[in-house]
Amino acid sequence: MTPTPPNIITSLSSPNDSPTSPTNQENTSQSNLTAARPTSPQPLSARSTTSQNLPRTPKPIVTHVGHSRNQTLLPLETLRSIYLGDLPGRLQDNEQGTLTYDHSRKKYPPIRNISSTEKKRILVTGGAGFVGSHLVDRLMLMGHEVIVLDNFFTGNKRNIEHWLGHPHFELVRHDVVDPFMIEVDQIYHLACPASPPHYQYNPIKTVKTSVMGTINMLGLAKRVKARFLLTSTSEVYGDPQEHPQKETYWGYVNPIGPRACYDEGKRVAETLTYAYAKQDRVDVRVARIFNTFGPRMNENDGRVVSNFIIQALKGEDLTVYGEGDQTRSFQYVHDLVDGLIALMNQPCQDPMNLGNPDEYTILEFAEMIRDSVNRGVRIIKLPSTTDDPQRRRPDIGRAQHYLGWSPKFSVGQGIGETVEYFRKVVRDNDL
Ligand SMILES: O=C(O)[C@H]1O[C@H](OP(=O)(O)OP(=O)(O)OC[C@H]2O[C@@H](n3ccc(=O)[nH]c3=O)[C@H](O)[C@@H]2O)[C@H](O)[C@@H](O)[C@@H]1O
Repeated sequence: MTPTPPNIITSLSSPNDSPTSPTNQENTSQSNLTAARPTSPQPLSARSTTSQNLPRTPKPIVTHVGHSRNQTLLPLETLRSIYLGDLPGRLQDNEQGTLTYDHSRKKYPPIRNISSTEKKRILVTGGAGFVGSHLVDRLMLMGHEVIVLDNFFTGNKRNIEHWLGHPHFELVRHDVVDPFMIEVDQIYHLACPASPPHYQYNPIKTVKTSVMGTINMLGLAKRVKARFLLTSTSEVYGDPQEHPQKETYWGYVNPIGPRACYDEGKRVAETLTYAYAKQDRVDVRVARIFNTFGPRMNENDGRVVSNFIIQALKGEDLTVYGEGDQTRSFQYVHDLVDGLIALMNQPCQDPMNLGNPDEYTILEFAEMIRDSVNRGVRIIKLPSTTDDPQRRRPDIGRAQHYLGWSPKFSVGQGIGETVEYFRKVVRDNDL
C-alpha cells in the first residue's frame, strides 16, 4: 500500500452522485499468435500496487512522431503548432461571444504531396473527437483525402476547424446509428463516447452506437470493399483476473453493471467485425486501446488525466475515487495514432492491444500531477465507482511483433505536453 501523505483527505460524497454530463446534450447520434511476451502474468493474490513494483521503461524525449519506413515521420513541432498555435483567420467577437473567420487569412498546415496511386480516401467516424481529430491531422499531413463523420455529442468542430475548406477534407454531421454511403478505401471506426461519465449518461444510446454504428460501417466496408478498423478498448477485459492483459484473455465483465453499455457494446462490435470478416470477407483490423490522454481531451471529459490536470491548474482538490490503489497504464495520444496507422496498413487481422505498459496507481498518479502542476492543492478521496477495474496493463508483445510498434513517449513527457495544452484552454476560456 502506498503511504498516505498528510494532505490527502477523505470525503463522503460519491462521484456517482453527480456524474459529469456531456456539455452538448442533443445526444441523438453519435490466431492465436506466438508473439513475444515481455512479462509473465502475475496471479492477483501475489500482486502489489506499490509504485516500486510497477514497471516503467525509461524513454528519451521524443522530437518526432511516426516512422520513416511508412512515410509517417513528422516533427512533433508540426503537430504542436496545430493544437497549441493560434489559428490564422479566426477572429473572436468578444461582445457576442461568436466566432467569425477571415478566410483570406486562413492558412492550412503543410501536407505531403503524394501520387494519386498512393493517395487514399479515408473515412474517420468520430473524427472530431479527441483521438479521431489527432488521427485526422496525421492522415491529412500524410497527403490523403479524409472524410470525417461526427454527431458532435462528445466531438467538437474546433478540433478539426483548421482543415475546414481544405480540398482534401470533408466534414459530415452524421450519427453512425443511421446508414451512410460513400466511396472510400479505408474506414477508421472510432465513433462512440469513451469516458465513463459520457458513456453512462445514456447507456441505451451507447449500446446502439456500438452495435448499430458498427453494423452500418461494416456494411459500408462490405459494399465498397474498404478496409475496416474498429477501435475497441481494454474495457473488453472488464475487471481483469489476468495481469498484464494479453489479447488471448477473454475478460471478466459484469454484463448488467453500469459499465456494461460500453464494455459489452464493444465486445459485440468485435463479434460483428469478425463475423463480417468470416461471412462476407470484409478486410478487418481491431485495436484494443488502453487509457489514452493528450491535448484535445474535452475539459468536461471526466477521465482521470484531464480531471486531475484541470483541478490542479484551477487550484482545486484532486479527486481520487476509492483508495487510489487501482492501477492504469497511460499512453500519449501520438503513440496511439502511430499504432492505429501501422495496424491499418499491415496484414494481421487479429485484435491488437495498443497501450503503454508503464503502470501507475491512481494515487501515485495524482501525486505526480500535483507535484508537477500545483503543489498547493490537496488530494481527496471519494467513494469508488461501481465495477471500477482494479488493475490494467497491456501486454503489447503482439503489436511489437506485427507492427514493430511500441510507445515512444514517457508518461512524464506526455503529461508535460498535456498540461501546456490545458493551461491554454483554461486561460483562453476563462475556466
Ligand atoms: O482505456 C480504456 O480501455 C478505457 O478506459 C477508460 O476507463 P477508465 O480506465 O475507468 O478511465 P478513467 O475514467 O480515466 O479512470 C481511471 C481511473 O481513475 C479513477 N478516477 C477517475 C477520475 C477521477 O477524477 N478520479 C479518479 O480517481 C477511476 O476511478 C479509475 O480507477 C475509458 O472508459 C475509456 O476511454 C477507455 O476505453
